[in-house]
Amino acid sequence: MYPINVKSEIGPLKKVMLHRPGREIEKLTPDTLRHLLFDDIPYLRIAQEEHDAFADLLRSHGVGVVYLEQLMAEVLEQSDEIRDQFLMQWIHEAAISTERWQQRIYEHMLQYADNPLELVEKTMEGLILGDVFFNQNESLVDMKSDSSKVLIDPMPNLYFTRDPFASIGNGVSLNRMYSITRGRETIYGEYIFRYHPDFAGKVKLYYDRYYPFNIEGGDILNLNEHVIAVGISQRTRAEAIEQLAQNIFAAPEAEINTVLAFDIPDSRAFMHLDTVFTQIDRDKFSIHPGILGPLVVYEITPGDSADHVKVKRTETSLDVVLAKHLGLDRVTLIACGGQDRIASEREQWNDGSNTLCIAPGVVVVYQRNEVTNELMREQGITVLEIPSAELSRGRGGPRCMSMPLVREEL
Ligand SMILES: NC(=[NH2+])NCCC[C@H](N)C(=O)O
Repeated sequence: MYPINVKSEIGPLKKVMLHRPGREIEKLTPDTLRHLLFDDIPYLRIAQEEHDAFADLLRSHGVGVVYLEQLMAEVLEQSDEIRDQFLMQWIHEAAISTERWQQRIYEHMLQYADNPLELVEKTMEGLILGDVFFNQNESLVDMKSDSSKVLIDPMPNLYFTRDPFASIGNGVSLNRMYSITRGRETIYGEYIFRYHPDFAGKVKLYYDRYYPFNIEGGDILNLNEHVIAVGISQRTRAEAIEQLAQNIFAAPEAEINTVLAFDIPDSRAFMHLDTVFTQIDRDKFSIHPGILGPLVVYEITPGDSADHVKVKRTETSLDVVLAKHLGLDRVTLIACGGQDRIASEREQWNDGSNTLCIAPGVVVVYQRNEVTNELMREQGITVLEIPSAELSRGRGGPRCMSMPLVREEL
């Protein structure tokens, strides 16, 4: 049994990784929102209640839920060397460059060493100067400094576990993120895949966070065991897709022989492919009507040698491409917000088409997108709603908030 097995977007979900939003959310301030990729400050207590409702709903449908923070705590329990290596990497990647401050922060963090879960949560939450300011008279710089100054940024986007890495078949794409603020989230993935006893040595990396070009999990969709779709978007560059395709085609175990690159407009509302389009049944997709019309799709297939791929540009409509690659006569696209342009823009902004499919025709969605949810029900979809007043402020829905690790094969 592989620890990762994801060969579709719709196969019954058996195991998923989440992150329960924590104190990192309370580090958001009006001045840092834009830089940290939020549009507003969620009320943490309610966000946690909503998130717990999400996890409970998944468990009650037979899905095993594991938490990123828990897996990472288990990694740190492996040895003091791993813990120290992780802490130093976390400090370096936060651009703490002087040795004196590296040492101070390291020593500060060691006080949580007996409780690895708390230590992990502290790394997610970040640090302000006052946290580590143990000798106020050490230097003029210390005495002049404002104790609320941020030393290490929080990682408030961690509850969107879909993005820092993406399951593909029995492997993962460990992503190079588009923004500096999300770049450090992938450290957790690196350590979990390298050192966690459930994963170490059992997961092939199809992309690595040290590659130069950005790609994020919200852009990667597993259409079936042979085909994946990847968005060329604000977050994902064409170069990264080509590299990912080469690595997958070169891997003897990978069954994938086609990577479809979908060119979607570069905008915040459409930041990832999964904000405009997700699969909800064998032949049904929820979609933001804003991307309908001719769509440029590049079909990437293996080339003559390992470092070469073939690329074919097609200009067609989305339903035709999907039907062709899924081997169906036709597919149904359900428009987010229906024919009402205002409803569709409003509900897309609140992730109405960002559904998490947990079995063919069964989806988890945000309750607030009433128009879209009703349209899906009319098409025979089982729609399971979760409360979403606070979680939605981070601009991600149930698909973004979950990373499937195991789906039953269809
Ligand atoms: N897969 C997704 N659609 N993720 C949404 C991520 C939202 C997050 N605030 C960001 O800007 O990165």
